[in-house]
Amino acid sequence: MYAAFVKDMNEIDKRAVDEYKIPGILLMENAAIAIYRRIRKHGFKSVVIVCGSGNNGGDGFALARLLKVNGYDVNVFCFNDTSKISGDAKINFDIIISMGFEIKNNLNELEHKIRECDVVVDALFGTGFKGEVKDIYRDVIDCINRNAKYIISVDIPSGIMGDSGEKGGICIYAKETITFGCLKMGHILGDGRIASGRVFVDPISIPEECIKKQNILYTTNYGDFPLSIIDKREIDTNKGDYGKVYIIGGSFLMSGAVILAARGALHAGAGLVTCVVPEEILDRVGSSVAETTYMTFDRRDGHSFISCSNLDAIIERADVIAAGVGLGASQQMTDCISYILRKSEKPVVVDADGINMLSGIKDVLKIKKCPLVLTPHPGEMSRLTGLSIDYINKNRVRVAREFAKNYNCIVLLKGASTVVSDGTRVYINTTGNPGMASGGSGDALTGMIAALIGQGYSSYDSAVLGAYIHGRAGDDAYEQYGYGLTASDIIKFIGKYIK
Ligand SMILES: NC(=O)C1=CN([C@@H]2O[C@H](COP(=O)(O)OP(=O)(O)OC[C@H]3O[C@@H](n4cnc5c(N)ncnc54)[C@H](O)[C@@H]3O)[C@@H](O)[C@H]2O)[C@H](O)CC1
Ligand SMILES: [K+]
Repeated sequence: MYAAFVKDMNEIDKRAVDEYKIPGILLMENAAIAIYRRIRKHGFKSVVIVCGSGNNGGDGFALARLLKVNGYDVNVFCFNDTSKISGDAKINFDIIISMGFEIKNNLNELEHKIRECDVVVDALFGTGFKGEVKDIYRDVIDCINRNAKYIISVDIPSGIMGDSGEKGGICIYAKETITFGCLKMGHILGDGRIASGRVFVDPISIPEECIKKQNILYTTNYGDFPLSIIDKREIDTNKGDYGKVYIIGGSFLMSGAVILAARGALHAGAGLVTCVVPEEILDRVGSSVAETTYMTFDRRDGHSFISCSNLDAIIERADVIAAGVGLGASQQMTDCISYILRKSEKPVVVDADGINMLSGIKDVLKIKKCPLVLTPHPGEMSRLTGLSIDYINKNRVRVAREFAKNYNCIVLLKGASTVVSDGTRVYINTTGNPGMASGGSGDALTGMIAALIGQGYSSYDSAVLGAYIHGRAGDDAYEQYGYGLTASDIIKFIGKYIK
């Protein structure tokens, strides 16, 4: 499913009117009908509509008319200067005035009516909202959130920024949102992901072709589309057909990471997994994962490293190399990662300390020969880019896409809505839950992505599929273990999606 920036949606809107000759007032009418249908489906009888002065408010005015003529109890509130209402919104505003509607604007009365009604329709701010919610609007949103039994937001919860999902100080927390044309980024990023509740997309008679012409490259997982990427397995196959994954990782104090990555790879369908680890943890790792084979680091003057001959052997044998999980940062390991990126033409996945070490040798990214997936969390992305974590979290799509484009790699930027980009396309994943924010979860994901690449999926598809299945498995683990779920619990549920 597409996810659009506000600019895209406005251009689609304009194309619908200019090229497809669909009058804006008809789009507004269809928007109102879409909300009306949801109210009717719920069996609500009394409705309070809170309208703003833009077209979001216009949708609300049109809805008031539809409800009134169909016998619903409707109260309309507008706290703006109604003389400022214009365009299609004004047409619908004038109609309901002529129908005898009293447009209310008293906060105490709003609280009273909300407490009495079945549902509040939030038509205050739509995609035109910017900045902070101020003055009376703060009180209005707070009043709705505190008193409403059920809230339906028109297009986007008021107070949520359409492009980032960030709230402007305060926002409506809706049970459901009916949006028009296609999902907006604000529905699946930041606060907007929670504030939107269940999101319904209504075409409001905008033709699919009109949307496709926008060439929106941002997709999300509404529905199960990523699973459609998975190929069915042939009967007459063997482990060699499902990829040789080499995982370079682990250190004396962080041996679990490479164990979890190996298990993540195996449960994601890898044919063969080899862990390349420091000798001092070989017993620990070896006794934890029976299905893998091992190579050990070289050691000189008390330092672990991997000799060029061993690195050449790994590059020769592997179908895909994952590096960095639990590795610890050192000059020796930085040299190893640099060597692999300069020499390997096989796909590589770099995570954790591997990313931190890359931050000091970014030039190698410009001369690398291999397809590369980076899986940073915002802290690692900050070290890689020099941008602040706050800026990264507010510009997740832009930061991931620009870095991927500048360094010709795939970036999987972890977080509540993981963003995957190859510099052009963007996928935003909304599976998963806060229980997954625990040690080892990312290590398992690294192993999964490497395993999928090893099975022949492109690096981009493997990152998308890995993020999606990792989140679904995390949601399954939550159902069984609550927020006490661990990375090992997530791993238990991966395999059922690989079929
Ligand atoms: N195809 C479609 O997507 C359709 C969308 N429709 C609806 O139109 C709105 C977008 O309308 P627009 O007038 O551009 O924006 P708003 O209604 O959100 O107007 C906002 C309103 O509020 C003012 N404002 C903005 N920020 C603030 C702030 N921080 N504090 C106070 N006031 C603010 C701004 O000046 C505007 O006046 C879309 O969401 C849909 O609901 C069409 O109706 C159908 C087709
Ligand atoms: K709204």
